[in-house]
Amino acid sequence: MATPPPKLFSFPDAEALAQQLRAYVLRNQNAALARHDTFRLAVSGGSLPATLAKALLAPSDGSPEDSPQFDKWDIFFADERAVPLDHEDSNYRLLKDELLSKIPAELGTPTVHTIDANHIQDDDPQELADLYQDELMRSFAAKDSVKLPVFDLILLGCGPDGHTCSLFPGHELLREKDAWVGAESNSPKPPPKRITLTLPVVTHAISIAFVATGAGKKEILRKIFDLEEGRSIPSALVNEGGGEKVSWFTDHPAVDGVSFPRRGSL
Ligand SMILES: O=C(O)[C@H](O)[C@@H](O)[C@H](O)[C@H](O)COP(=O)(O)O
Repeated sequence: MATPPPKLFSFPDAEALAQQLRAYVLRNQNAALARHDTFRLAVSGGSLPATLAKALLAPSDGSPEDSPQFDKWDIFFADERAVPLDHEDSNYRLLKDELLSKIPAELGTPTVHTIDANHIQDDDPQELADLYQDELMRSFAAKDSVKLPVFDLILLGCGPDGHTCSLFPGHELLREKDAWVGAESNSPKPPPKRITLTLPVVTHAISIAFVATGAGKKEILRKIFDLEEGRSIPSALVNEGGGEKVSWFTDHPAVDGVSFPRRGSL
């Protein structure tokens, strides 16, 4: 039986998108807390941290369903650049500036899992990737040895070439089957040295969401959702592996005139 396809949501503006993204993230939070009293999520860089901040820092309606419980969040990075944590290219710094530093104390403080800053100068980012994998192992497999970590939620962006995390088109990392975290030494987009979650980890998550907005995304979205043309595009591989666990949060300019297999309703 064919796997049901990803869901696509399209909103008229950033406000409407942020409102529904908030509801989606908090639904995932509440389900995760009910399962294991912690919410483990991975986030990307790009415009995502700002959108997430818009969503999560909005006033709550006061109900338990609509309340972020940041004390119970374990935040990881879907990908990270091999730069100091206070560098302007650091995804950690971006998240900190956009979201973490603005969370009111009464909402709690998330635990944030950064890369090991002692290894950012290494010529080969493999050690950095291995250490981040160890960090995941400590967090996900404290007692049992698990084959793959199961994130409660992974929040992704999509580049104009269809890359997601630091998984770029045509790169051999797309074929990685065993490692949880991969190293990229020569990224086509600067900075060149990065680490990234691998495809098996991304598609193993309970929920996976892309946020892609603006007319500049239209052409790549058309290709990603074209089953023939999109086949080898990294974001399309997430769609294929994740199926109905994947949701796309877009705005009207990003999908104007593009047809999709399944439009969702929230
Ligand atoms: O490391 C990177 O190269 C960027 O972080 C990148 O992966 C980004 O997430 C996408 O290009 C989407 O960017 P936007 O969210 O800004 O569209």
